[in-house]
Amino acid sequence: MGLFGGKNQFPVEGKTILITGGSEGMGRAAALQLSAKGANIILVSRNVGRLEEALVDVKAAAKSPSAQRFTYISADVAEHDYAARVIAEAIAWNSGNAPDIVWCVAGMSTPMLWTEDDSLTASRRNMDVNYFGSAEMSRAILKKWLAPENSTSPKAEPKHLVFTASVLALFSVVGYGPYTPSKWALRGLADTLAMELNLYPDNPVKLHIVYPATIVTAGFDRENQTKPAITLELEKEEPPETPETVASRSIAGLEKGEYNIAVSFLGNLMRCGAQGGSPRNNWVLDTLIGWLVPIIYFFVLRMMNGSVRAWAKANGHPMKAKKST
Ligand SMILES: NC(=O)C1=CN([C@@H]2O[C@H](COP(=O)(O)OP(=O)(O)OC[C@H]3O[C@@H](n4cnc5c(N)ncnc54)[C@H](OP(=O)(O)O)[C@@H]3O)[C@@H](O)[C@H]2O)C=CC1
Ligand SMILES: CCCCCCCCCCCCCCCC(=O)[C@@H](N)CO
Repeated sequence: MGLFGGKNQFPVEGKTILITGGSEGMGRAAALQLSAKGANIILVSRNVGRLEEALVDVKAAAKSPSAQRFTYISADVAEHDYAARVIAEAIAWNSGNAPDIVWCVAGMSTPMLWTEDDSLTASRRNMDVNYFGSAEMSRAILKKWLAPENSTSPKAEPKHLVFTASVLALFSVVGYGPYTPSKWALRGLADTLAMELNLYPDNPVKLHIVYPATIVTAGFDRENQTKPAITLELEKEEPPETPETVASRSIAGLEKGEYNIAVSFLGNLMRCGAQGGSPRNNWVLDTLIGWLVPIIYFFVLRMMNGSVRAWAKANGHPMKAKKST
């Protein structure tokens, strides 16, 4: 059921769901919740030990343990052409059928100031994992779902492809230069595909992008090791959430049939303020809120840029401050 009792537009019972980044954090939480709703689950990530551990928990969460099936595939989403192999293995395991739902969650972040020595290397790596990791997977699965031999009818139950971005793809913050563009790129790809999918009326596929804010995960601990102090300070405006909360709000958005899925109050404001040519969840509400957001931004941007300037004043030139610590 959707939140307001509407028809559930993301039924998962008996469906096979492939989740990249499913061994930890938000991806693992989503896998557990989808298993509890009766889905067969394929976890994809690199570390086999963590995949095995996660799979035990995903199995234990199953709604009908005897009917549901679970497996994992180890793969590095940053590797060129990884996804064709992963999808082939998933199809072989799934009695010759492609997964019904693919959720790209695998991602990483190395925040730092743009003038730091490693920022471009970090940027390329973030692009490879976050953008190309999802881009390659989307192409591999769409080539299967959209193939003429898999045509059904416009009324058939749709397949679902889900990308995981960040609120930073809607509102940019100092210090996330190596990361933010990879998530904006994902949004650009998704909007393009949302229109392109209309070329295949007999192969219905629904596309969604989730925009989480801070999630308390191992990945978050890792990114905090390189995160500039000013970034830490500014992002306190958006309270951290557990991976379980983010996963369940994401699934609620999927069940309501949303395209751009924000999972927090500020995230929803940011979503309405940055819609461009994206498909809308609700034309009337999204438009009305979208008219308000520039007024909020007038104050928020003054405050945030003011904080950044005050930080510079208190701490001195960032390159000099770095050398003296
Ligand atoms: N944490 C946060 O504050 C936020 C996170 N996000 C996004 O949400 C998603 C989940 O984040 P979070 O739960 O924190 O992530 P975590 O770092 O906790 O977990 C990442 C998962 O992705 C896998 N992964 C990472 N790199 C690769 C790779 N190259 N190839 C295959 N799998 C990989 C990891 O397994 P393994 O290492 O074994 O491969 C792990 O399963 C990411 O896309 C992230 O960018 C968005 C907003 C905020
Ligand atoms: C109208 C709206 C007002 C906006 C107020 C702005 C408040 C700033 C919130 C910044 C939050 C940043 C979260 C980063 C999550 C992320 O993606 C990374 N942790 C991953 O590396």
